[in-house]
Amino acid sequence: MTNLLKGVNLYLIGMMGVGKTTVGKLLAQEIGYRFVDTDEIIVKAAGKSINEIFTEHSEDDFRQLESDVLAQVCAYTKLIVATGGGIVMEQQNWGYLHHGLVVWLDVPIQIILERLAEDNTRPLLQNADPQGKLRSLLEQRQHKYSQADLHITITATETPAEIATRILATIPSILKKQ
Ligand SMILES: Nc1ncnc2c1ncn2[C@@H]1O[C@H](COP(=O)(O)OP(=O)(O)O)[C@@H](O)[C@H]1O
Ligand SMILES: O=C(O)C1=C[C@@H](OP(=O)(O)O)[C@@H](O)[C@H](O)C1
Ligand SMILES: [Mg+2]
Repeated sequence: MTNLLKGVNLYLIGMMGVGKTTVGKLLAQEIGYRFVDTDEIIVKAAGKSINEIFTEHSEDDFRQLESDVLAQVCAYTKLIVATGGGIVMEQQNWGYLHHGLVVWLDVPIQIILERLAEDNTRPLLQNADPQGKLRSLLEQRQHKYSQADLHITITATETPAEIATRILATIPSILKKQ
């Protein structure tokens, strides 16, 4: 697979909680790529959590950092890149994402809500109506996510390892198309 991809990066996109970080680590192990997570790089560079960046600065500042990090990451090859769910909204980010193969992990909102019920690290969901917020974000983002090279629809019972295996099995068919 490493050979087949010829060092091309894989970018994982999709809503928060779909498993970009979790599945990304497995994909990297499987094909001998390095794993990077744009959120993790931002947190290290800023010396602040994502919650702190949103509250002490602003979402706009976070989005600027996110675009800067993506631009830097794109200079490297053989990477699995887990992105933050909102990265797709800035059109110029697509210039970077399309340097590699873009994979959309798509999970029903009800499952995301269950997964993130006890999680307080996603500032956009720290409000009285996380379900409504997820619905409106998905509505704004869906047409952007659908620009991905590969759309992976995930069921409630599929494990991260099964999802990683399915992605790797599907990649040869999209490489042929390109
Ligand atoms: N296929 C899966 N099945 C069950 N739980 C999952 C699965 N993928 C991810 N999770 C869990 O969902 C939560 C969010 O996963 P994460 O990888 O952080 O998503 P993202 O990076 O897309 O926001 C974590 O607690 C993770 O363990
Ligand atoms: O969807 C979003 O706008 C966000 C998703 C988060 O990353 P994950 O998608 O990894 O949860 C993180 O970048 C930030 O909280 C904003
Ligand atoms: Mg993540």
